[in-house]
Amino acid sequence: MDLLEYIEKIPKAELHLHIEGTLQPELLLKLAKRNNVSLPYSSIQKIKDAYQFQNLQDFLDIYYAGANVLRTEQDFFDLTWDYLEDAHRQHIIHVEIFFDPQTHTERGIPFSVIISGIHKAMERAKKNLGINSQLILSFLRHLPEESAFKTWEEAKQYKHLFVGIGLDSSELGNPPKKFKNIFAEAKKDGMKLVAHAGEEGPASYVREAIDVLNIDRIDHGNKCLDDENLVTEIIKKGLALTICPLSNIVLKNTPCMEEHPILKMLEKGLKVTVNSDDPAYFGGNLVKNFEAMATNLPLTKNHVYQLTKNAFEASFIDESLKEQYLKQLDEFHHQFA
Ligand code: HPA
Ligand SMILES: [Zn+2]
Repeated sequence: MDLLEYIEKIPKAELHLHIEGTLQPELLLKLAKRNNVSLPYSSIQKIKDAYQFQNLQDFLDIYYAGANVLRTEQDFFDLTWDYLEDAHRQHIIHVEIFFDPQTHTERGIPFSVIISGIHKAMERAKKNLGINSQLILSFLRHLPEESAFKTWEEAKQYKHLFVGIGLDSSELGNPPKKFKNIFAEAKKDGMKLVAHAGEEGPASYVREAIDVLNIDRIDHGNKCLDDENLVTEIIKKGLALTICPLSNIVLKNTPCMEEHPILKMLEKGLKVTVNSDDPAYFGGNLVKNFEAMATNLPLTKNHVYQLTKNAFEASFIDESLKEQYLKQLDEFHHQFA
């Protein structure tokens, strides 16, 4: 089995995936029509042409505009189901999905509509495709902490449907400490904690997410490399990082894939994983991320195995299921390495 086939077929976990970022241009147009929402684009090509970003904010502006076509439970179901079908084609067997409720509740969409549509698709994927999935409720960091508290008050009645909370959106100027109280509150409510940190923001934001928010896993975290002591601490604590290679290139946080530090991070002993972030906007799904690494970096099957193993180990799955998945992964590797 060659490297590309190994990449495609290895049983995978994805830990950093925004469901709103899986909205493919085809579904965007379909939902705009279905809900009578006018779009500034008349064709799939025009949409794709608009996906040129200089930084995170450029992307976020288009991502929130796209999310405006999501109105009904069926829309959220279709969005999630589309992703889960693609995940199945990629041999993803476990995924932890971010959703941004404030992006929708701020437009008047009830929380119940969002969560029901997404959850029904996840249930169907479990039954029909054998995909295990969990939800992480992500707060928008450009909004005040009070808005996160208001959202949490409403979300709590559904807390059996998610495993943790996260923090995303515009990083610069919105440091982790802004959300200290809501993270402490969610922890008391039994949530796992993750936060985007060190994507565009400095290494000090990564440190703050660890020390002030007490996160269980770091989303992105690339900028930790600017602080050797921080790298040592992250390794010592065994905190995993969800790295998103294509996202880093498209948002210009890394100049090109040949210069992506992911393998260097792995060699240093950081527990790094590979993820697609917003696959509809950043040029491809999880398999495409691995393929881009295979084309531009000295990637081996052993690297792919280690990165995948890290993802299962860093996942929030129950220990017994985790062991089962790790065994499945080991069997695959021993057979096809
Ligand atoms: O990559 C991201 N970074 C920050 N916020 C986001 N919201 C969706 N994707 C992202
Ligand atoms: Zn992200």
